Amino acid sequence: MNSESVSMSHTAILHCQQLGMTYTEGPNDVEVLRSVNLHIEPGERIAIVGQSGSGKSTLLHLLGGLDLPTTGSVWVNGQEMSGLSDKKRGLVRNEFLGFVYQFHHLLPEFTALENVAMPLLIRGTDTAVAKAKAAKILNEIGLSHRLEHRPVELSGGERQRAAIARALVTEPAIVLADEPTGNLDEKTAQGVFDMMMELNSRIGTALVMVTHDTRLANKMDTVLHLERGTLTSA
Ligand SMILES: Nc1ncnc2c1ncn2[C@@H]1O[C@H](COP(=O)(O)OP(=O)(O)OP(=O)(O)O)[C@@H](O)[C@H]1O
Repeated sequence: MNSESVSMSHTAILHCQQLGMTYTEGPNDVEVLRSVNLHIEPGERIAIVGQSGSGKSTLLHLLGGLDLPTTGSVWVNGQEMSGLSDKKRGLVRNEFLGFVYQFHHLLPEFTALENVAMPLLIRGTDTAVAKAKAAKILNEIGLSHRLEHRPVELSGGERQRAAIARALVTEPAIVLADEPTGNLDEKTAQGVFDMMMELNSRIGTALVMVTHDTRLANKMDTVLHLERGTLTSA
């Protein structure tokens, strides 16, 4: 870790130090990440690029507190994620993070509207307000005609858009997005990207986006390359 990230860490909305991840399932240990240091300021826009299998999804999961690292620490708004109970970690995620996964993770028994309203309901938002906000963002993302559909009744791209709406509906401090536009046609992908950028410029949401799309990556402030378990400036 460099001294700069130590001295600046008090302003970070999210930062990690000496992050390492080794998978121990199967016959061989697989060291995917070692000594990753990252420091994300409010409103900062970062793209993470790297070859398939280089550990980008693993890193995003660790940054979002969805998995815990083998070594090192992640802080979200000053709270060290490994030190929290599962429940408290879930609350920190709900309060500060929006997560767009490669797989949509929508709840199958709920409609698109209910899925998108869910993070607001977990925060204690009034049901009518939550549903109105969910309907508004689903409308913006081109799904006004699919509010009452369950995930199984949506196309792959529609499911992905509903999942993106769910990540953005709380207007989080940070969006962690794993190939958010990967399954979408060019026009829809641009619309989704524009929505993330709009949140960034309107309320200062920090964006951390894993992408293979160099055109989108180059629109971020910083492009970082994940290679041999560490991040370097691309
Ligand atoms: N749960 C797990 N158990 C064991 N190994 C894993 C697990 N999850 C990921 N890996 C391994 O970790 C490495 C990095 O995987 P990861 O999904 O983070 O890469 P990625 O850069 O996101 O790849 P892609 O661009 O193809 O999505 C891979 O070699 C993968 O096989």
